[in-house]
Amino acid sequence: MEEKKVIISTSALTRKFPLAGGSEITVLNGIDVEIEEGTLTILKGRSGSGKTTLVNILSALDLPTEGKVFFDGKEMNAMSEHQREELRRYHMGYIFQAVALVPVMNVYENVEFSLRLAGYGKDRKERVEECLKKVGLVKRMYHMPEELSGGEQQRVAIARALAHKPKVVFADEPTGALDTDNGLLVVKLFKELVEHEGVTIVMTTHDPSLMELGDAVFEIEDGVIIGRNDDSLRRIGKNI
Ligand SMILES: Nc1ncnc2c1ncn2[C@@H]1O[C@H](COP(=O)(O)OP(=O)(O)OP(=O)(O)O)[C@@H](O)[C@H]1O
Repeated sequence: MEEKKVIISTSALTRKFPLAGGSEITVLNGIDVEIEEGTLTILKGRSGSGKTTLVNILSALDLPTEGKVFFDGKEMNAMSEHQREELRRYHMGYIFQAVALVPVMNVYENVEFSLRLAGYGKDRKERVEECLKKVGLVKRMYHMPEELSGGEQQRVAIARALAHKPKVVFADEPTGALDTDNGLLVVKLFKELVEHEGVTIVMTTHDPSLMELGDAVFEIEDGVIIGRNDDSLRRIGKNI
């Protein structure tokens, strides 16, 4: 199997938060992960294990207290706030558990709006249509979000996160508000997007039934990586 490029990595990453009374809580403790380009990478763990905290750091929304996080070989701590903002705006896409579509905009406008924010100048209409096609919602283009099911709304959010051609899309519990079938559809869609669009997707979940779809799975417990299941296991999986 060809070697893939590492797009994001961490080294002995620790995140502590101050607590009232002067003490602190260590939420992530010595995390080393590598995220390869063109993969669906799953961070799995129970509620409170530290998944969101880790995704926030990988996606340049937060910084580690100790240790390092690299995007494309550049250390995020060494970047200015402006550089991190550019990274978020142009190279990253975000999908959250609670779908946050703009309620007064139709499906088309929701996706187009995000392209504008990313400074995507020309051919916006074509790109919006292309992305809605990828998620199977071209026919619902002029519908309002409230007219769509939860699963459909999440698919619009996926189109929106992809539209500006980010290098990495982060999805924090994207299936959390969906039933099992819709949850599975979303993860299968991620898989297709990774295979056909070459995008990298990092998602968190506590649902064990979704694990096998990941190219790489990191299991986190109490802020520590306790298991990983990447290339070597993927090869075995494919041969069965
Ligand atoms: N700003 C903060 N201040 C103090 N503690 C925090 C802060 N952010 C997170 N924590 C604590 O860190 C732990 C991990 O939280 P995190 O949200 O990363 O977990 P999670 O695995 O994403 O959980 P869930 O699946 O429930 O979303 C929790 O115990 C949480 O209370």
